[in-house]
Amino acid sequence: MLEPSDRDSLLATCRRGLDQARRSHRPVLISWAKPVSLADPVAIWRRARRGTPRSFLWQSAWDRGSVVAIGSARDLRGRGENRVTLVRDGWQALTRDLVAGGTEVTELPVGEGPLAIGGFAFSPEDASGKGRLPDALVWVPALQIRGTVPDRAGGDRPVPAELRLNAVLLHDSDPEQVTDGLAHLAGLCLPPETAAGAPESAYASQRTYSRTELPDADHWKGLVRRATGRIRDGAFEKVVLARELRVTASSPFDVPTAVNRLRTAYPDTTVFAVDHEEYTFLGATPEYLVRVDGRAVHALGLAGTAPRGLTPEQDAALALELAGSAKIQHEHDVVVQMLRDALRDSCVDVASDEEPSVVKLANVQHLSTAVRGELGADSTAGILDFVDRLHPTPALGGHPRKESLSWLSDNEGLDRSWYAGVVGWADRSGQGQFAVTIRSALVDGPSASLYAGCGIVADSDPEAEHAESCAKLRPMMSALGIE
Ligand SMILES: C=C(O[C@@H]1C=C(C(=O)O)C=C[C@H]1O)C(=O)O
Repeated sequence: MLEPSDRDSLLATCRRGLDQARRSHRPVLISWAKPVSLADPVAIWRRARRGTPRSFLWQSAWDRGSVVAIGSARDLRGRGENRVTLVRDGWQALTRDLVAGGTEVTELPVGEGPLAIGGFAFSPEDASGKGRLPDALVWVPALQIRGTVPDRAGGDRPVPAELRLNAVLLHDSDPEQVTDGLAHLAGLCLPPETAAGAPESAYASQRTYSRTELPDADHWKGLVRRATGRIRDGAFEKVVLARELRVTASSPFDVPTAVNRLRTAYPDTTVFAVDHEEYTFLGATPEYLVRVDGRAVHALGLAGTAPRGLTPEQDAALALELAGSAKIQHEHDVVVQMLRDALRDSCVDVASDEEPSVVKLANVQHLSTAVRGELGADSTAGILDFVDRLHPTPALGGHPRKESLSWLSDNEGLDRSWYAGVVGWADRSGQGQFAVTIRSALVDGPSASLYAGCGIVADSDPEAEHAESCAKLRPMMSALGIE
């Protein structure tokens, strides 16, 4: 609940917003902040998401930052090829005359003030008109709570966080009504629950499932063969071929429980969930597309996969093989080179690790190369400009981009929807984080679409690629309780 003095301060901010909207004849974004303590972002999200068709959860592996967002103050629209720049323009226009109130918290990880959160489907054509998630869904949340992810070793001691309430005031808005609506949302979230998560639902063990592979295994392996043939013909160098596992269960999936399982089993990944009407898109990704922190721009080349070994010796041997394979090195280099080139447009001092490192997750290990740059002195590029330029990288699409994507749209036969897209957030100064949405699923009540893809190069082996895709499906399968 908000204290009476908080309510007065919020109301005063709304009134200032109204005055400004009347003077400027434009919608005005108000954003009011208050320090709070945060025990567990997932526990808050689990409770508050029930009251709204739109919510967002983010727990970053990269800086331990968390975001919980409930409701929408305003949607930022974008469709088609220019969806990212349309969203960026809408966001810039909306924040130009921001009216701020309350007390902001300055010691948060990267980012400040109200956020634009959400994501983009893999391709602008993919999701449009198919009745699932739109090709761009980015919004300014009515309520956001940002903090660091509490340290489990510290016994879930609450950490400092910022509660922020956002609204758009029009010339005829009623500030009392806006204040009441926001205070109600704050009541759904405060005081934060201290429990690390509600108990898991008991029905999971009694659930039955039917599964469909899209396409079936033989057909998919045939597609791998077809892709390697085209690559040998010189049509392109690499393509990332994906497949879908569609599962229908006898009862609805428990999404917050899935999120809790993901963050426990995959602690080095960024866990995200987007609720939009009846859909939830969630996942635990090891890959960021881009992060902007002050003037520093970070991108990640993550491509090249090996299984985990059953013993430490076998695991180390597989890692060595991964790092020493010329085929995988090529698959990886294509990604790193593209990232470096794309950053050079607006950054100086673009650099990357000399040698890729091996990143180990519970299910697979990957080759990883971090790429960094510093925004040039006169660059005005922000995170959404980098999203626009970088997505999709050859880690999710292919190389060269045009030829590989065109082959994919003719051959893959999949609605990737938000799989292999991006999810994240931007602040108004252009800082933020966007993750690549792999190891993810789209859930609609008792139905779930799980996705996995593999980078295919000239000498890829269909059997090995299929096995790799199975390993990549595992995190979401166990999180959703599909065994
Ligand atoms: C496409 C996926 O993963 C991508 C493909 C990889 C590969 O081919 O080695 C590795 C990491 C990711 O960039 C996926 O998990 O679905």
